[in-house]
Amino acid sequence: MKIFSAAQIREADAYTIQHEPISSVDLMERAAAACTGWIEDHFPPAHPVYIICGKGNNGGDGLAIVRQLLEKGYEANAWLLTGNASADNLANQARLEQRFPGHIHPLNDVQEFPAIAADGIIIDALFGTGLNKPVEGWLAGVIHRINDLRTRHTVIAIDMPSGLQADSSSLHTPVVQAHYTLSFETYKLAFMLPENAVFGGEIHVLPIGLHPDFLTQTPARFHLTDQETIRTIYQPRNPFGHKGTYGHALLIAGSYGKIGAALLATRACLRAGAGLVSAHVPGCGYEIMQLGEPAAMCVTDADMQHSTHFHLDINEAKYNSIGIGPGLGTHQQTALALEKLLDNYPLPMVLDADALNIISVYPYLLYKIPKGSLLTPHPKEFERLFGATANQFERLDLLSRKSVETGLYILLKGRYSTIACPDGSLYFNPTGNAGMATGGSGDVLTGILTAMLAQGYTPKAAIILGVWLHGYAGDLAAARLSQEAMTAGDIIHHLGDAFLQGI
Ligand SMILES: NC(=O)C1=CN([C@@H]2O[C@H](COP(=O)(O)OP(=O)(O)OC[C@H]3O[C@@H](n4cnc5c(N)ncnc54)[C@H](O)[C@@H]3O)[C@@H](O)[C@H]2O)[C@@H](O)CC1
Ligand SMILES: [K+]
Repeated sequence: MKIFSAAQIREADAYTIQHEPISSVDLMERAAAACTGWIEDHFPPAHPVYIICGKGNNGGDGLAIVRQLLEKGYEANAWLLTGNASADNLANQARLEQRFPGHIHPLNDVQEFPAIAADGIIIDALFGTGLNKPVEGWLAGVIHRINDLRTRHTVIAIDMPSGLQADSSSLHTPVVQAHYTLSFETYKLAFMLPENAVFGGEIHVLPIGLHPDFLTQTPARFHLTDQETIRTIYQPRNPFGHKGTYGHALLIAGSYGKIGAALLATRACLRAGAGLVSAHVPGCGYEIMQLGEPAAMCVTDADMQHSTHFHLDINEAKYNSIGIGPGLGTHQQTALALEKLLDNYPLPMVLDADALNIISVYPYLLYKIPKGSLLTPHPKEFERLFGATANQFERLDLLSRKSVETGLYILLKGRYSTIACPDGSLYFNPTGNAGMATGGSGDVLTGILTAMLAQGYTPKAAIILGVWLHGYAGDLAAARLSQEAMTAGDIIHHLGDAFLQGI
């Protein structure tokens, strides 16, 4: 699913008006009806509704919602900013006044903000995608008033929580903290970034019938991965396939005290469909690996404690993919071996955890990584690799620039893990939950991604599909065990159901 910028959404609006064709006020009526329907489905008419309306089309939606709710028997009123209103806002003022006189109240100052009855619902229709700068002055006071009331009253934002900028950072500016956001047709970029997590609440994207030609033909830089995309990427197994068809994956992982990381990555790699899996571990890991995962092969390093010689007998004819990093340690000999591996192995590989930490100490190694490789830093690793930024929109830009510059796929892990592609596109992943913020879940992801590459998926397909499955398996694990009790091993146990249900 594409994520459009505020400017593209305005174009979609104009395109729909011209090509459906439909008048803009009728399109507003349709958008308002989608919200009214949602409110009806979730809150009975016993709740009085207070709709705070701006002067633009977001306020116009609010006015139309007041009229539609009154038609359905709700007690609804608008508090409207006075001054130069947009044409469709004026049209809806007139329609409301004509059909239900006396339901529009002026809002010129915070003092005029209504007293909210005990079971009252507040609807925020102050600003939507037309916000052009941070909200200041008494209007900021209105936003603070809504936020003060949110502990006692449900707050529903129309299209966007007011004050939130769709395509740039709103850090340290006043923004409504809604319980629900009813957003039109597409997710906004702002909803994807953790710095805005407190504003949107539960986000519901309501279709309002924007023209399908515009939606399909307009290129977008940002995407939210959905099941439809996953189904086009996924390749069912060939009934005539044999284990060679699905590749031989190698995991270089583990060090003394962290052999578990190698075991988790190896198990995940097998469960994600690799034909053959080998693990390279230091000598101390041999028995643990052989006993822990009999389906995998094990190669031991000359060193007992950490890996130092994994570059020696590795080539692309032997291994179709390599995943390196989980629990590896950052010993200098390991770093040297990593450099030699990067010099000798030409195929896309997966680099995570300590492999990334080594690269952040020797940044020139970044440019030795085979093109098309997958890097999977969490925010701290990302910062160590590429530096800090003032906000998460800047971080997104930095992420994308680094991917384009290096030709690598970079996954920034977190809620809505973000995949930056060398062609400049970015994909947000919706699956996964906070239960996955637990030791070892990154190791599992490394195993899954290495398996996807081994099976012949392109790097872009491998990372989009692998990240989706990892999150989906995590969601299934959390549903069964709770976010608190689930562990990284449970993500592996649920990979089978993720293939069966998530694709
Ligand atoms: N684009 C679409 O497809 C559709 C959009 N609709 C609605 O239209 C909205 C966009 O409408 P508009 O473009 O009129 O914009 P908004 O209504 O979001 O905001 C514009 C108004 O806010 C004022 N404003 C902007 N920034 C301000 C600031 N920092 N401080 C004080 N005032 C400020 C402007 O002067 C103007 O009055 C959407 O969010 C949505 O709610 C729907 O009606 C129907 C379809
Ligand atoms: K709003």
